[in-house]
Amino acid sequence: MRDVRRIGVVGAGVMGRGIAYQAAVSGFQTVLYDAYPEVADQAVKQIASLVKRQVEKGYLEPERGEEALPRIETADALEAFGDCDFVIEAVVEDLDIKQDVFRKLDAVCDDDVVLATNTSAKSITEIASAASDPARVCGMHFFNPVHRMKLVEVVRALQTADWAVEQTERVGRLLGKEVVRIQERPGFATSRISALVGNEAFYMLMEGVGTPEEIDRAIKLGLNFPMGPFELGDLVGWDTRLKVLQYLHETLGEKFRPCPLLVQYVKAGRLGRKTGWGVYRYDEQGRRIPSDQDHPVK
Ligand SMILES: NC(=O)c1ccc[n+]([C@@H]2O[C@H](COP(=O)([O-])OP(=O)(O)OC[C@H]3O[C@@H](n4cnc5c(N)ncnc54)[C@H](O)[C@@H]3O)[C@@H](O)[C@H]2O)c1
Repeated sequence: MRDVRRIGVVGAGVMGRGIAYQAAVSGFQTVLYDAYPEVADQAVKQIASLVKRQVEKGYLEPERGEEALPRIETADALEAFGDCDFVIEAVVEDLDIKQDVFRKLDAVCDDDVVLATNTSAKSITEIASAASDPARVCGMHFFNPVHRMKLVEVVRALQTADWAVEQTERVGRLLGKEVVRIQERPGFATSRISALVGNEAFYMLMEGVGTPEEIDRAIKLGLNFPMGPFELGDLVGWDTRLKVLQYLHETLGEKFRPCPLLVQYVKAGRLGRKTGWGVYRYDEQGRRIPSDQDHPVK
């Protein structure tokens, strides 16, 4: 199996920057590419402040933090991924865009390089079909925030070869994560449940069951969830959540029909922490700003 030293990350949004951070602090040379170069530059700055915070809080040894940053570089084209040993795609949840990325990666990367996708719910079989060698494409589903969440869901597509699944699991462990192996079905094991919970919470909000704070508190304290569904959705991004729900609605049926209020929030640009306002409002530092004026239920 190919020795992995250099990891390529495609997409420098919420997840791509988290994965790049994790790769760099785990000792890998890391190359980060985004279709918008300014996004990749901004990602590197955010990774630097995350390293600083993690060191200050004592979660990361100072030497490990210092060594991590120089390991990260940005690329201005996918051609720079030619010397990567393992690639993780984390671009927007859009099949055509993902297929285009895999077509290009397949052309520039060596044959024994796994091309992994961090899709939350799309068909890896369908993403892989864009590559001339689909056997090396595997699902590698990280969770947000990547540096804190322990799991990587390794998802096997119809075409994925055994060696690619094993290499993906190996890299997942080298990144400090626990891995579970899942056979591909829409939404895998995790997104299928979390999309349903987030959607149901929105239906509850629309019906006036309670305020978001009350619903979140009920789910956390009563069901022992670490985060409420609205807190989690604000972190994930409601646009990403909606795309997953639309796909699960298409593939798994009626129970995943996106709640109309959730759709409205996305149309209004209330995407969550990334826009400073989702179900809750946030200041520039990402702290929640109390407001009881924002919801259909007061
Ligand atoms: N947000 C989450 O909590 C979460 C969790 C697990 C998995 N995911 C999955 O990870 C992927 C990324 O999600 P995200 O939340 O980081 O989205 P995001 O919108 O924050 O980031 C996506 C990035 O991809 C870039 N991009 C778009 N087209 C590109 C291309 N052709 N080449 C390179 N970059 C391109 C965009 O500029 C953007 O910066 C999605 O498939 C999503 O379903 C998200």
